[in-house]
Parts: sequence; structure tokens; C-alpha cells
Amino acid sequence: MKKITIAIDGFSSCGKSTMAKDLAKKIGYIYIDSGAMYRAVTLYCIQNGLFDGENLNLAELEKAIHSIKVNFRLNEETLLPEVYLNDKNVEKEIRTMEVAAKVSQVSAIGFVRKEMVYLQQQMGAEKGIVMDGRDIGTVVFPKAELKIFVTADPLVRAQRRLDELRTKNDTKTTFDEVLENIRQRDYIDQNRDESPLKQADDALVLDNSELTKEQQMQWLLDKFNFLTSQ
Ligand SMILES: Nc1ncnc2c1ncn2[C@@H]1O[C@H](COP(=O)(O)OP(=O)(O)O)[C@@H](O)[C@H]1O
Ligand SMILES: Nc1ccn([C@@H]2O[C@H](COP(=O)(O)OP(=O)(O)O)[C@@H](O)[C@H]2O)c(=O)n1
Repeated sequence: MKKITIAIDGFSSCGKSTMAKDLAKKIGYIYIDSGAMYRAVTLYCIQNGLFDGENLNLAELEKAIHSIKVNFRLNEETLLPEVYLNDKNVEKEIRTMEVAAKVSQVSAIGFVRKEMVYLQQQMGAEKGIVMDGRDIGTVVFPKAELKIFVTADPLVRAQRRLDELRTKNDTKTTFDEVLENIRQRDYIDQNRDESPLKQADDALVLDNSELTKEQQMQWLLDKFNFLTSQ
């Protein structure tokens, strides 16, 4: 069977990356976390003093954007791709609340999206890819053969992200802070001018509020098997 392109979009902290990773591993596809790329650019801005409080120095970022190197390398042990910023593994740094607080501001910028979408399209040019994000099925790969849109109750999503932060030794962030960040980012992501978060007309919708990781994975695998058996 020829390899296809699988796009998984949806709200923050639904479980998109988990589903995408699990499916990619099962079917031998490449997995790309497009959100990690926007987080890496945000980390660059923080580390290089482009933020002055809430204010982002757009002129400086536009000058730098073509020289900011964001790519993935396979972790030989976990067999999962990890994101590198200018050849440094930043997989841990990009998952902090400090980055989460600013990433939607950075990802709403047109020249940032243009650069990231170009890289994402390059990564998926040969198909055989599972990519998760906000605009994968609408902008990055509008012709993807399989498009999924994931949603879940915001309280469930906040709890899942809080549990994740706790496993990464963030013992400070509160449930309310996570919920506020999720709500803020979803609002910004849905209402920005540049490729907003929206369900592609031909996307299959999954509300995984009540599903385990295994159940969501099985749901996704069933859709993939059905499509590729046609
Ligand atoms: N169905 C699920 N039930 C419970 N926890 C989940 C489920 N799917 C994912 N998770 C957990 O929720 C957190 C966020 O999942 P993630 O895949 O990173 O979401 P997203 O990519 O949509 O932001 C992770 O810690 C993940 O292990
Ligand atoms: N394809 C994408 C992926 C992420 N993003 C932005 O990057 C942020 C972080 O994405 P993410 O997938 O890592 O976020 P979570 O869903 O893991 O919380 C999102 O809130 C969006 O603002 C985007 O604009 N387009």
C-alpha cells in the first residue's frame, strides 16, 4: 500500500501527540510534532532577549528567522524524534510553562508561520508521515488522505497537562494556571488571522475526554486500516 499523509489537529493538550506518536510507531511512519517547532522558536526568542515583558521585538525576530535552525533528531533509545534548536536538544526546555505562556503570540506571526509551514511541508513531502498541530489538515497538508480533529473537555485537558508537568518535576504550576493557559492559547489559536486552528471540512472528529490512550489509539488505527484497505 502506498504511504499516505496523516494530519492530526485539535485543541491544546487533548492527546494529539500521544495518538500521533503511537500510530506512527505502529505503522512505521515518521512522526512530527509541529507544535514543538513553534515552541522552539519561542524558546529562541526568550533565550535571545527578544521579549521585553509581553512585547516581542518583531524586527529582530524577522531578521533572525531564516537563521533559526529547528529540526528533529531520533532519540536512539526511545526511537522518538526530539526537537533541536540551533543543534541543541531543547526537548525539555520547550515544554515549560514559560514557553507555553508565549508560544501562541509567536505562532500567530505570519513570517514565523511561513518559515515553519515550509519546513513541515518539506518533512512530509515523501508522505508516510503523521503530523500533529493546529493547521496540518487545513494549511500544511490540505490534501492529506487522513485528517483527524481531536477535542476534549477543557478541564480534562488541563488535568492531563498538569499530570504531565508533575512528571516533569514542575511542582509549582497550579491547575488553574494550566487551565487559563489552555483557554488563552485555544482562543488565540482559533482567532488569529494566520492559519487559525479550525477543523478541516473532511476531518474525522474525536472527542477523547472519556477515552484511554489505548482506546484512542485503537480508534485511530481502525480509521487508518479502513482507509488503507480501500
Ligand atoms: N486519552 C488520554 N487519557 C489520559 N491522558 C492522556 C490521553 N492522551 C494523552 N494523554 C496525556 O495527556 C498529556 C497531553 O497529551 P499530548 O499528546 O501531549 O497532547 P497534545 O499533543 O494534544 O498537546 C500527556 O501527558 C499525555 O500522556
Ligand atoms: N501546527 C501548529 C502547531 C502548534 N501551533 C502553536 O504552537 C502552540 C503549541 O503547540 P503544541 O501542540 O505544542 O501545544 P499543546 O497542544 O501540546 O499544548 C499552540 O498553542 C499554537 O499556538 C501552531 O500555531 N500551529
